[in-house]
Amino acid sequence: MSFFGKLKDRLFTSSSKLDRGLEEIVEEGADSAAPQETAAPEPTAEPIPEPNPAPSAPEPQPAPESKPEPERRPEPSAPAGPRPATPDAVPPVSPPVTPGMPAAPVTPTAPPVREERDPEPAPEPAAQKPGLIGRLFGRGGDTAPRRELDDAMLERLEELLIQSDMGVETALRVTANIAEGRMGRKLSVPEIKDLLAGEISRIMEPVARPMPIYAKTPQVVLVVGVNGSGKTTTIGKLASQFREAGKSVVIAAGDTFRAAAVEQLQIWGDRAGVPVMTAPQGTDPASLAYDAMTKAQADGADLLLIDTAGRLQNRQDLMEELSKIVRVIRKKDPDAPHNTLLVLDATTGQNALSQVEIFRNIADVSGLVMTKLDGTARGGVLVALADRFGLPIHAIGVGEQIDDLAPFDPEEFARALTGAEGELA
Ligand SMILES: Nc1nc2c(ncn2[C@@H]2O[C@H](COP(=O)(O)OP(=O)(O)OP(=O)(O)O)[C@@H](O)[C@H]2O)c(=O)[nH]1
Repeated sequence: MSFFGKLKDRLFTSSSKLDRGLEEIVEEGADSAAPQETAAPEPTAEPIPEPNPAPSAPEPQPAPESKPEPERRPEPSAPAGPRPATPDAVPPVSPPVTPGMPAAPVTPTAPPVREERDPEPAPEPAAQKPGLIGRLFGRGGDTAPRRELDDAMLERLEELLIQSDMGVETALRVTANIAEGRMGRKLSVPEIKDLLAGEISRIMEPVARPMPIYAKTPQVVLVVGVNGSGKTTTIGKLASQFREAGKSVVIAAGDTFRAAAVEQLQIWGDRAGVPVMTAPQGTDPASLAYDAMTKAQADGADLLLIDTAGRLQNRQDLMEELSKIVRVIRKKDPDAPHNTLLVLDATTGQNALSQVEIFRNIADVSGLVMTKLDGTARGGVLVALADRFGLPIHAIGVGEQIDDLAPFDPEEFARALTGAEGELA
């Protein structure tokens, strides 16, 4: 299945929640099944309410210490050889850029995730398929129930978006934009989905940036995040994708306090065919990071991925641990780390927002990876994150397998989240 198909399939929990909510909203106020024939009235001059501040998010909860071992995948038959560039094989990275330069923008060519879309269904006969304008303004001739967009409906939409973890401010902004110029118009569920997806895609567009790859090597990528957010899994997936893209990679198992975390990383390293530097339990993570940096330089590695502990229970200790790692690797390369990736677990919903606040204070976060978007109804939190922080979103995880990590594509995400199928407004 193409990644887009997979994403759509796996974000079903989020989109079906929105779907049900939208059906309810439209049905409760639907006046008739007939399409709107008359021209829409002028938009009301009512001011759009100022967004209220978002409620403060609860403290992040540490994940349980135990974690199930990810399913083993068969080893690829020719791990070192070049393999055709399938969408799943393309790492969420951008081409080399000079250190210190801003991250390269998303490549202008359509990302491969789009190229492998499931075949489009045969086009409907013209008479049944209204144009975009027709669908948006209710003159399409279809018989879907419609509801006139008024303040009550907007309020219901806001509630629905807030329930989808989009956050209060973002939900208000999205609905205000949808309302602009459309008050009094009769909208059907598919039309609202297209409008929502358009707004979400617009919010996400500026943050959809692959992780930049620098010409100078080894490029040091520090991976931070609370325990259980998916750091180990993400490092394994990234290592595998970088390797398949022809890069040599070294992993440092920097959470030296938990033997299980080191073991897990070794399993992922084996799977990806990448060496994992470990140290006896209780070793200073900074010392391991230094040794790993030495090895990466000696081996001429392209990338060094450093796992870190995620114990937020003692924030001060964690902050000191992370800054010591940074201090030590800077003795080897003053520009390191070149990227600090914060891994966030989508199932924590609004909690992800407070994790960004915390980690931005204790580490110089340069980009985000959102994991576990599969099977959660809380995918909307990614929209809130983009809207609030504007940090680049490099990749998303939608499963536990090695290839379940993809570059972040705003339009595909918006469609998958809302279940929109038409053209985005
Ligand atoms: N469904 C799903 N599960 C994921 C995803 N990413 C990670 N996981 C699972 O989440 C659990 C925790 O992932 P880890 O990678 O071990 O998390 P961690 O942040 O390294 O955790 P610690 O080692 O405790 O610090 C594991 O069971 C993973 O298989 C994802 O995208 N989707």
